[in-house]
Amino acid sequence: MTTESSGCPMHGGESIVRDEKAQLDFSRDMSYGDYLHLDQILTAQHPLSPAHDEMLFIIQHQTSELWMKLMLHEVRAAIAAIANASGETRPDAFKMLARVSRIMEQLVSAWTVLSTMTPPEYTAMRPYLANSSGFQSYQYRSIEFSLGNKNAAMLKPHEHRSDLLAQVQAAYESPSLYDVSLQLLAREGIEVPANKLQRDWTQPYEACEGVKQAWITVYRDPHKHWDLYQLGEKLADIEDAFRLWRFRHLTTVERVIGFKRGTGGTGGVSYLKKMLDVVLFPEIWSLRTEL
Ligand code: HEM
Ligand SMILES: N[C@@H](CC(=O)c1ccccc1NC=O)C(=O)O
Repeated sequence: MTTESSGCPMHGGESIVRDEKAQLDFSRDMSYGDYLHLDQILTAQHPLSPAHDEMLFIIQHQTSELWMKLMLHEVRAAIAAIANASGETRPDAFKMLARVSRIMEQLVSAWTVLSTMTPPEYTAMRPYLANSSGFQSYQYRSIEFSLGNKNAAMLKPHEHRSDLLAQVQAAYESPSLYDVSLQLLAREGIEVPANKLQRDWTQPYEACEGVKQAWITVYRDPHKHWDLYQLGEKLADIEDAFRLWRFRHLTTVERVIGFKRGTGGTGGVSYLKKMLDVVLFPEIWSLRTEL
C-alpha cells in the first residue's frame, strides 16, 4: 500500500482532505453531530448491571425503537394517503409501504446480533430488568394496532403515561391499514361487504367470504386493477416480514431464556408462540388458494 492511499493523517490522508477542500472548522456552522443530536442519542445508554452484554441489549432495543419510529411515520402516512387516495397519492403510499417492509426486514436481520448473547451472559443482567419488557413498547403496540391487531388489554401497560396512552389509543380507535385498503377497493367499484367499510375500528378484523371475493376480483385481472393488485402485494410483503420478525423473536428468546416465564409476566416462549398465529390481512392469504 502506498502512503498516498493509506489514509494516514500524516501522509496521503491529509493531502486528500486538503485537495478536496473539505470543511473542517465547525466552530460556527452546524455540524454532523449537531444536526443528528448525537449528544443526546449517544449519552442515552445507561447500563444498570456490571454485565458486559448490557450495552448490546440496550443498543439493540434503542435501534429497534428508532426503526419503529420510522415505520410508524410511514404507516401513518400510508394510511392517510390510502384513505384519501386520489390517483397521485397512491404511488406515494406504495413507496411508504415498501419502506415499511424493508424496515421490518432490517429488524429481522438485527436478531443475529442479539443472538450472540448466551444464556449466562443474559442471566447476569436479567435481574436488573425487573418487570419491564417489550410489552411496554408503545411504538410496537401502535404498529400492531395500525396494522389491525387490536386488543384492548394491550392499552393497560401505558395507562400510567397519559401522553403515550393517547398515541397508542389513537391507533387503537382508528381504521387500520387493512380497513382503509378495503375502503379503497370499494371506492374503485369492487363490491365489499358494508359491515367492513364502517364498523367499530377498535374490534379486531374478522375474515369474511365477501372480502375474499373482492380481492379475488382484483387478482383475477391484475391489469384492470393494477393499483389494488400492487396494494395487495405490498400488504403480503409487510405481513410476510412481520411473521419473520415474530419467529426470530421467538427463537432468540428460546435460545437465551429457554422456557422461563417472561419479565412481563407471560409464559414467555408459550406467549410468543401464540403470537405466530396472528393473521393481519387474512384474505390476502386465503385468496391464493382460489387462483
Ligand atoms: C434476550 C432478548 C429478549 C428476550 C429474552 C425477550 C423476551 C420476551 C418475552 C418473554 C416477551 C413476552 C412478554 C413477557 O412476559 O416478558 C417479550 C415480548 C416482547 N418483546 Fe422481547 N425479548 C427479547 C428481545 C427483544 C427485542 C430486541 C425486542 C425489540 C424491540 C423485543 C420486543 C418485544 C416486544 C415488542 C414484545 C411484545 C410482543 C407482543 O406482545 O406480541 N424483545 N419479549
Ligand atoms: N421479557 C424479557 C426482558 C426483555 O426482553 C426486555 C426487558 C426490558 C426492556 C426490553 C426487553 N425486551 C423485550 O422484551 C425477559 O423475560 O427476559
